[in-house]
Amino acid sequence: MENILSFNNVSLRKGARTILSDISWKFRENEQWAVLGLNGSGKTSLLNVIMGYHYPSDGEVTVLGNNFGKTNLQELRKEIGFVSTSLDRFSQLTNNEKVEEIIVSGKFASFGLYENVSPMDWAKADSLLDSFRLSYLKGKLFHLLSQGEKRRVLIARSLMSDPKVLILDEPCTGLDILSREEVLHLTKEVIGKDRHLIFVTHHIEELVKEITHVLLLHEGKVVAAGPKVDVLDADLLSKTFEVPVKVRWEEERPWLTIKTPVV
Ligand SMILES: Nc1ncnc2c1ncn2[C@@H]1O[C@H](COP(=O)(O)OP(=O)(O)OP(=O)(O)O)[C@@H](O)[C@H]1O
Repeated sequence: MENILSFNNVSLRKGARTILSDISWKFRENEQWAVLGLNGSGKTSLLNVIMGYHYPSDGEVTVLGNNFGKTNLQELRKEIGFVSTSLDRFSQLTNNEKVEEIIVSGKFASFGLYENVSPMDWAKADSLLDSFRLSYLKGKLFHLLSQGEKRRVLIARSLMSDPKVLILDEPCTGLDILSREEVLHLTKEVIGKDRHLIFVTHHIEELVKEITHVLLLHEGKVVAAGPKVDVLDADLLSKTFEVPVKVRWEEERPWLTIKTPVV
């Protein structure tokens, strides 16, 4: 397979509003991508197009070699893991479920359904907890975990179905510095040969070194898309974030500073 994803001149309109405009993007095998942009720049809408929740008004999208409109979306979605901060709300919906039950439910892409869980599924959940050093949470009620622990459990959960594409939508939002680093550490570990990441964030310092490519979005348009070192350029980021910025690198990790105070 040549492309994990491809967008060819894709636009998305809702009523009179153009939300995504003429997006062209090629995500090839062995690349790992981050998507950066301000609030309202179109990141979530882009993800919704990938997941097939929004159908493009113009252009063509292919996901894992499947052309939208000619494919079974339910089947395709099983190949895509999706972890969003909006999943945090499931911590209120979950009915006293234990961490391992939350993990195993990832196989069914729904919470609270355990009728068809096989011994192999439980073993897999155990091994996911083990390999991500989350075994200490086994037996604990999910809704009582810290935000950082919940995020790590939800990332582990998304791997139950062995997705080829894993979307992490702002996984560090609302976390303290230590929890954020723990989630980023886990992110590094889940990136693999057969797993391709789309990491959505507002913060370039969350781009771990395993992320190879970056797409910058501004007002629904691509500012730049390509190798990380080329795209994390002061001018391109200043345009994306609407404020003059500087980029500095520390141990292959980028950091952003605002050039002139805005307030
Ligand atoms: N169904 C819709 N109808 C009209 N406008 C919409 C719709 N969905 C999104 N928008 C608008 O499109 C723009 C992009 O929204 P989107 O949620 O994709 O941005 P985002 O980059 O994910 O923002 P954030 O970082 O705040 O999550 C916003 O201005 C939003 O109000």
